[in-house]
Amino acid sequence: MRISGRARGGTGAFPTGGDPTGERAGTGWQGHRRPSLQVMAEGELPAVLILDIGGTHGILEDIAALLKKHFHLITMKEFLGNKEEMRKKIQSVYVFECRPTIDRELLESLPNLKVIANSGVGVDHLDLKMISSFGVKVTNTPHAVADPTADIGMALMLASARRLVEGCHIALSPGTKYFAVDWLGVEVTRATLGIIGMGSIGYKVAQRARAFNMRILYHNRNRRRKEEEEAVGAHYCAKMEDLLQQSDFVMLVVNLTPETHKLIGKKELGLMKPTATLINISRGAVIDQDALVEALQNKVIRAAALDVTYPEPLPRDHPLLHLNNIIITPHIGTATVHATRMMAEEAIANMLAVLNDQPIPSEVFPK
Ligand SMILES: O=C(O)C(=O)CO
Repeated sequence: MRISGRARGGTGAFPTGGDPTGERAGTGWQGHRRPSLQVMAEGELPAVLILDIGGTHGILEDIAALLKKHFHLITMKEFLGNKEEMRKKIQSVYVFECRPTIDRELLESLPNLKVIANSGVGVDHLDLKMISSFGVKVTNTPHAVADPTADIGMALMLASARRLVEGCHIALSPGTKYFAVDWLGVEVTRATLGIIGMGSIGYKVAQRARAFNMRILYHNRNRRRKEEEEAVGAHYCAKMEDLLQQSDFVMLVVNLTPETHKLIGKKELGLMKPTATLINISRGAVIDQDALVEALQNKVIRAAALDVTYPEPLPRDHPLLHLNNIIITPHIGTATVHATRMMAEEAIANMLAVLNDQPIPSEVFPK
């Protein structure tokens, strides 16, 4: 199994910048640029179509203000209400949250589209080959996401280890009878953390884990440079199995690809210690959820802490929602004011670079 860490593009963790996983591939639009059609009056800002999954968000005003400095914003509602007039103007699509997808029909209706700027690093919701066949580029925001997503990984690990959610319920319900001995947690300090996927986010997790004196193991398609390993005290496991067997906490930080789909199933869960905790900050489909339900029910592993599931959100009757050894958060890896703004800034830089025929800071290529 070949594994690579999430988040392409450089971060402060890797001095060379560029692609820290060294795995960019493909050539995208093969050099055949769409012709730059002059559909705008002089002085008019280029139009960007905003795609988000939930309508108006509190933060959107702030992001809209940033975008408006460079673009004429068109919401999906405006677009659908006046398609004929709008469609030729639109040169960029800004995918506000990293989940709405783009279908062939939308691409066919936007003849002058040049770039789809995803806010977020994961682009598994986009059909890159299909988009590329329209001569449209895709970009992402690897820099903005690395710190907050690593923070969520640590938060989930600590919360699960120390049973924070149960503790919170008890404290919020005065009078609840409880016996501390029934809900003792486990310690993170000096425990062994296995990071699967050592891209920029995985590396940021390792930097944080070092401050907890954790023993750090990692598994990744490409071994990190010696200096990078030494800087965080991480030990490479060429075989994922070795990492699974030794770790007290296993954190998944891989991109979702056909190779990582259901990477963790019954066999892998069976290799983990019965006292171990599985943390997922990558994509839900990296875990075989049926196998996870079984493993949690039968105490094959101690607990799981997930920021991502499949689907999102889980349906009310999903068995994962009815276990007491699990924590689930609603995909909030980048849900901070700062990260949302940074993602917008990164996306704007990407869109402007494409529209101005300049080097693109973070382009994603189809494999
Ligand atoms: O950046 C992404 O792709 C995320 O999912 C953040 O959690």
